[in-house]
Amino acid sequence: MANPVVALVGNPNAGKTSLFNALTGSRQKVGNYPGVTVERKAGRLALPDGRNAELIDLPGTYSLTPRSPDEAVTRDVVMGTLPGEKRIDAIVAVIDATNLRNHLRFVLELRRLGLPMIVALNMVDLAERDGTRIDADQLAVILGVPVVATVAVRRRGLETLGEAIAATLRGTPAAPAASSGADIRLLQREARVIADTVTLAQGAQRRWSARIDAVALHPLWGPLLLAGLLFAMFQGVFAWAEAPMQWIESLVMAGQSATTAALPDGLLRSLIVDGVLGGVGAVVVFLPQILILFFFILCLEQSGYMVRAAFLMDKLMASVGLNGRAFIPLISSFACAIPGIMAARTIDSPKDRLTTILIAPLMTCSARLPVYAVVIGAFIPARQVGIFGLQGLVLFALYVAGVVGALVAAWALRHTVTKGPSPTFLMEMPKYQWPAPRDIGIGLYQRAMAFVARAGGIILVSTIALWALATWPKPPADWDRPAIEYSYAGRIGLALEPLFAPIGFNKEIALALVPGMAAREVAVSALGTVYSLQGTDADHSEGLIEKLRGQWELPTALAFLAWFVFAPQCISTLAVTRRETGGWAWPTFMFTYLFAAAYVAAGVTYWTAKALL
Ligand SMILES: Nc1nc2c(ncn2[C@@H]2O[C@H](COP(=O)(O)OP(=O)(O)OP(=O)(O)O)[C@@H](O)[C@H]2O)c(=O)[nH]1
Ligand SMILES: [Mg+2]
Repeated sequence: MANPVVALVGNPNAGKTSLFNALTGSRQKVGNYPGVTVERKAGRLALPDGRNAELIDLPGTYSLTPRSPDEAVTRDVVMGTLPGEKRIDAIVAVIDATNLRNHLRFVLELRRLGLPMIVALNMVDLAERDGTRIDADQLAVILGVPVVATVAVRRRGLETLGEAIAATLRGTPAAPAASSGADIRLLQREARVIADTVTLAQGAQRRWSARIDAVALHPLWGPLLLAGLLFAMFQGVFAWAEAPMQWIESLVMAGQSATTAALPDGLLRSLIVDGVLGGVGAVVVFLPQILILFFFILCLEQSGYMVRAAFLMDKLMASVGLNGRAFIPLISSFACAIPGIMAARTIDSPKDRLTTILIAPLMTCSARLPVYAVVIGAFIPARQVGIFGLQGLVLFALYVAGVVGALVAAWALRHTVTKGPSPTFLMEMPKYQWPAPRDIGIGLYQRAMAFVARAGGIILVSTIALWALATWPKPPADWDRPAIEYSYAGRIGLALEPLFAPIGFNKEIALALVPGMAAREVAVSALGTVYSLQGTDADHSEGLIEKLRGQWELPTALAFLAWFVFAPQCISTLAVTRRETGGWAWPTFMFTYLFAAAYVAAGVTYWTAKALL
């Protein structure tokens, strides 16, 4: 017999995914804001009686009447209306003990489905900290279903919950509740009465949250604090990463020298030294910076500050026709546009959602960090400007340029292709919390692994392909320029040069942009390979940064940065846009408008810089 299916259902941010991870040993993403989970995820749950069940984690929703695409997933799974999906055998309704009134309303709605149900009264630690006491037994009596107090993040109550699930699965399903078509207001009133009945002591209502919010949401201090936090983030990326980056770089260069010494001059040596180490090494160097960036983003997500930031941004977002809800997918896009575009599923209005998807690639993703960092490292002096480092300032400016570009694009889109009314900001403020070191650790580990997998996968493959293109065919004996110019790659670069020369790009850049289509960092590894092949054997004493310094003019470097603020080169982003919008029309549109914007921005930057310098 197939394993029974149990679904975790509840309001957003109740701790469903935390429970899911604790019960199944998975590492799905958790975050202290509504709308973290946007897809159905399944895992194996070992029950205390030795049987197994399939546990399903679902996007949070306030009711079974979905308002956005992610909530529809939950409705479909719970109601069993999804074709090909197994019907669920039991529901674990996860509720936040500090927010009983609101969360119970959904439990009452779920109860009407007549499915076997267990209530996980989660976050009792926070309720206790506030001084709130809840009578779980009485709640069980009133609801007529088992209620288990849990603390997902400390694994408290999990055994009891497992036993309750096992017992419920053994028992006969309860008869469906009488009526259908619940009146929301009636349920709300009932939930309030129940909540008040089982609450033995009412705690001081999150006094701390209110105090912090007085500053964080203050019309003047709030935006200042946000700007300060973001600013610190970019300073940190440069200031803290320097030492570990140097270790990685010297490791790569030592590898190049050792290989050069150990292998005879030939193809294999060139492949390893120029292709693999020169190319992949050029990207791997940026791992520390990427991890520092993620550390900040994870802390913002876990602490509960992210939604405050969204709230602060709401006015600005509204002025370009977006609502503040879009801010969270956009912030996620700082990590990578792909989860950002998927997070747009939490936006209810289709036009808003589409606009958010279309501008998400303008938020500076972490794949662009290596590109920015290498050029900044080469051309922007590591000087202090007052208390700030100039390099961090320039990086900050590039991120701001991306955000401004996104806002302008949103405004333009909302007045043309995605015209329509935009709804107001409606989002629950999560509780403030110290980020759990474990969650941050897992988050960073997963990012590091993903980055290394990319380096060893798509980046390695495209680097080797480029190395091959740049190595063959071999030039004739009387060829007096660098051999690479005779190769296929050299000819491609030469052919593309006329297209990019007007914006100040040389043929090496034009060439690097081609494999850079696969993923943005590949542009860096491609430059690494191209310049490594152009150099002599003795050159391995200098990294890509020094090489660029000798080869590019400042206006070209600045134009290259401007290009990457907009550059659409990322096949995966286009692919996920196709999936989320259901066709090739929007990804094509996205590619075209981003390419045009990148071209214009690079050109304007180049000619302005040339005129000024
Ligand atoms: N103190 C405490 N924090 C918890 C508990 N359970 C979850 N959290 C925290 O609450 C936040 C939300 O947890 P998630 O598991 O992402 O919530 P979710 O219900 O999956 O949220 P969505 O996917 O957005 O619907 C995270 O920051 C967790 O660390 C708990 O029992 N106690
Ligand atoms: Mg979740």
